[in-house]
Amino acid sequence: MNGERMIIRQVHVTPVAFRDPPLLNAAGVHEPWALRTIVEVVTDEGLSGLGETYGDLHHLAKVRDCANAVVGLDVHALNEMYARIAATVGGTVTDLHGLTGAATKEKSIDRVFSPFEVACLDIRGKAAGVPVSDLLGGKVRDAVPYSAYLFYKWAGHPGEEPDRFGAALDEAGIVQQAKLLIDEYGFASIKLKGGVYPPDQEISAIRALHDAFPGVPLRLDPNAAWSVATSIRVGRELEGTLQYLEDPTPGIDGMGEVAAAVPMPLATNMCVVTPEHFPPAMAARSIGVLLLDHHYWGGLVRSSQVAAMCDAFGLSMSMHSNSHLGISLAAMTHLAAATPNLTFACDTHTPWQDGQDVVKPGALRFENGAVPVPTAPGLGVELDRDALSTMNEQYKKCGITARDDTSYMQRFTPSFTATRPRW
Ligand SMILES: O=C([O-])C(=O)C[C@H](O)[C@@H](O)C(=O)[O-]
Ligand SMILES: [Mg+2]
Repeated sequence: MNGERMIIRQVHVTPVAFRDPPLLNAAGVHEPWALRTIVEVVTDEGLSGLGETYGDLHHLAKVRDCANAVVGLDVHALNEMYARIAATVGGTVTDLHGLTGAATKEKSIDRVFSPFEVACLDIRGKAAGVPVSDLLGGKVRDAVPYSAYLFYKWAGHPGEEPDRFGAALDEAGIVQQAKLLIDEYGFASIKLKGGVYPPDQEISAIRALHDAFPGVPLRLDPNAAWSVATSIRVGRELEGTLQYLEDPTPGIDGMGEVAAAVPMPLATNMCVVTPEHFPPAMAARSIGVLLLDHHYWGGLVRSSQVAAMCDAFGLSMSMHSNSHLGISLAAMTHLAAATPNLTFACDTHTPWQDGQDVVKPGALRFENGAVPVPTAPGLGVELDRDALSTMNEQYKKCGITARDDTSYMQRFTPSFTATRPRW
């Protein structure tokens, strides 16, 4: 195949749904089904590559439009692909849950481009006989550490049997959940999703985790549920317990005020989510840690460029996650492995998917809280077509077309509002 073009002949776009537990956050609560879109790019040589992205209907429609726009391109022509996708995407798409920051036109393009780019890198890795991490500069670590991602949660979805994780509605429940995830996965860092209960309850939960897991790095992420004053108070009270505090308050300026007054670095996946946010955030000294996410930073190569920007500005790095499947986990692992300055354990929702996947088992596993970087060519994962078709049927039947944690919460607590800041 050396020197030959690899022309995209077909793109298959398949929305899928999988069971998701009732995880609580500042926006509300996760619905019983999480949505994703699986993108499979097929070349004239018969090679195929995989990408995974959000499943919300507005986004899915744009991905479908762009699938037609990329047919005929060479899998190396990513600049041309980006231009075609930019021309096709049209208006901005906003997340209903608002947990990944402001939507901009550029971010919408990056979000749509990402699964196509990942699929092309998968193909290029397969054609060259090398893993995707080699295409990103080569791995600097053999396994990528992830953190135990704790959520306050109900025992089960209303009207259903409790799930195997059980309830976590107070600090004892949170510590028990941490033990379960650490026993099963071996995680060596812990993140608590906050913004659910009044801040003093979440301070108590962090202190309980600190006592139960001495020396284990902890993070708290209330998704901008607190005012500047509350964030400063909480940050000061948690001195000595947190590795970083993630998105305590909305906006670049608010984060800058908090950052100047608390002892720990602030991290974000909300106030710096597209390149145009970098200059004002650096001027306001809003953050010390950027959570990379190739799903909205425009794929793996553009994410590497963001990492270089973080290096230049002296920012540390971690990685953000939404509910996802194995194609995303593989892509995240290759990217993190090939990003030298991504030194904090990454977020993943994998435990909450509890074995459901569209990729065949075996290629991805957790060892001591870390995923060994796949060494097979490309992403190193193989599509399970039966699972894909089952999950596509689930998508058609589940009745959900866009993630909306707030409306789901309001079914059970009509007075709930997702106002940020709330406290
Ligand atoms: O770090 C974050 O902000 C997230 O992971 C956002 C997610 O949407 C998370 O809050 C969730 O799944 O509820
Ligand atoms: Mg966050």
